[in-house]
Amino acid sequence: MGEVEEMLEGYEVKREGEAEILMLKSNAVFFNPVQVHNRDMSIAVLRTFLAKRKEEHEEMVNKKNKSHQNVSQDVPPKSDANGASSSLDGEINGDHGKQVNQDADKAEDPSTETTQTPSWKRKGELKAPIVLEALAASGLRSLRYAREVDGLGKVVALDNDKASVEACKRNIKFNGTAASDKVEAHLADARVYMLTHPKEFDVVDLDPYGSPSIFLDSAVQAVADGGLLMCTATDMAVLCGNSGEVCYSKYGSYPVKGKYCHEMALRILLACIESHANRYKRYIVPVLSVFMDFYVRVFVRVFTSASEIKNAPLKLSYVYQCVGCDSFHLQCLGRTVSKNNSVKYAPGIGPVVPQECSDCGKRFNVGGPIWSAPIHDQDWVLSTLADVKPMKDRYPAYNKITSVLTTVSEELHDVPLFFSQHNISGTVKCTSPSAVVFRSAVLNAGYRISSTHVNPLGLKSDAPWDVIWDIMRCWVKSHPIKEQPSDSAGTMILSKSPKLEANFSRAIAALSNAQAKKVKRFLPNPERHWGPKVRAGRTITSKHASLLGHEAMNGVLHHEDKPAPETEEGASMAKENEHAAKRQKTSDDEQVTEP
Ligand SMILES: C[S@@+](CC[C@H](N)C(=O)[O-])C[C@H]1O[C@@H](n2cnc3c(N)ncnc32)[C@H](O)[C@@H]1O
Ligand SMILES: [Zn+2]
Repeated sequence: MGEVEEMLEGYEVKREGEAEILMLKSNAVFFNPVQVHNRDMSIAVLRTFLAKRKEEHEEMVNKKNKSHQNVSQDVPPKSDANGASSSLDGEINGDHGKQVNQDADKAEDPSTETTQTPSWKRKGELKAPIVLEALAASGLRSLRYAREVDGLGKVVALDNDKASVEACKRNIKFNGTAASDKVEAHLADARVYMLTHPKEFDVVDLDPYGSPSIFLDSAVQAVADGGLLMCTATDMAVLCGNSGEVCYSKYGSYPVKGKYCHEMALRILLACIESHANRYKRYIVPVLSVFMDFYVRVFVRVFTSASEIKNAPLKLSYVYQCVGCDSFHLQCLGRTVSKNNSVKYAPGIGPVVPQECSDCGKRFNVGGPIWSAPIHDQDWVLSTLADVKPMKDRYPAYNKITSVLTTVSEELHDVPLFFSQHNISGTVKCTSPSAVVFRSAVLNAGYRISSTHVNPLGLKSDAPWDVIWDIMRCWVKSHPIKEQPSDSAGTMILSKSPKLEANFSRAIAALSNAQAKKVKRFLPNPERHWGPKVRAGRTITSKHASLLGHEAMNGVLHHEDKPAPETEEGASMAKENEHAAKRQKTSDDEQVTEP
């Protein structure tokens, strides 16, 4: 038997992108094929990161060269306290450890501005970036990064499970020298490894079972300045408010139940990463944050700056969610006060809402704090989309990632959370205006409105709630409803006369570019029995029915095989989201009962 045949015995070969892995039929090492969306999106963002990093470096070199030319005309080159020249002939990577000590020293002195600048901007030669996949399982993701992303340096794949590391090593070998020259696998607890390698990785990837919360503190320390942290959370039931107290214990934030819960999940995760980063005088800049299939995934850059972290409370808010109607309001944690050219930091002024909802008279639940600054960088989103488009054959999940990036690119980035058009119609118990009619009324009233990638029925708008309800009051005038109980939220809302005369005539911008061009914005589910997978090594029994879904166990999971038409996609996707959240609940229980 040849070496390859020997290697293949007892295994199945799975191919994804340009990587192939050997899978034991016994489910001994974790592998979830529907996570191809997650891996493809990560490859796309990684490519953008490399391009941006190069651009930033070139900009820096040009700037330095110019200032050097100016300086060298009159003054000799300066040396620092250690006698080192401040010229650009330094080196990159490899000394991140030294860098952290310098940063720490500087950071001790509050008067000193630390490194807001990416590590590669501070040195001469641009070295190939180093990636850490902290929770690698079979190594498929690391192998794809190494084989598919041009210009990467080393990829370090970690796992604390012996069988996974053995599988990973086998897979590295199986993928030939293109992989073995770059990827190395280690048996290690990711937390210890990351803590002992501060600022050493240009990219850190966290893709855990369930919650990433226990890895965040060490992960934010392992990323180089200006580097990229990519992080998945699949514990959607927790993040979406099924057990708020568990979410608080894991993420330090209280979720409230609302149609926006999947976006809130993203914002809770971002707030949590920021809070860990702030402990080390670091802060995050989100470049892309997505809810896909059954999980959230965020891509954030990490920088160090003692002065920038003072702005952290300005990027966080509590959420007041009315229990009677759909109204929600954000309360920022902090504010700045400018006086005589100086800026002072102060706590936010609250509450931003009265004791009782001014729309329906009911009380509020308070959630958060959530990240309320933008969750995407539009420039990164558009660059990533533009880069993906000509490479259709290189992304197995091309349709999914382009549809998500398209919807993300059309979101109002400065409007946190959203409401559901069907819900607000449900609250006043009327037939829903069509999306175009409703969007037109908001635009005609002088406000902005957009869709959201997390929910086909979701609408983001900077219109205040009294304007939204006025539009519905006007709509109900021409679309009368049956009498409702006198104490219902809808009755309370409709008992007031509208101050605004809504104009429902079609506004030019009522459809987004993608809608107007009929570009697919939401896709059906990835496969029949999609969703989270049980931990590696477990035999699937009836106990897992609740995790995988009873329908999946019986093989009769109902889902759309064909993409839903634009008008129906909302309803079917919204249902699926709810199913996914329910399935997730047991996924979390599963984590807790792990022996
Ligand atoms: C969901 S799987 C990773 C899947 C992989 N990223 C992919 O794309 O196929 C999570 C992995 O994390 C590993 N893991 C859990 N806790 C860990 C820890 N403290 N340190 C290192 N690995 C850990 C598990 O053994 C498991 O293989
Ligand atoms: Zn209300």
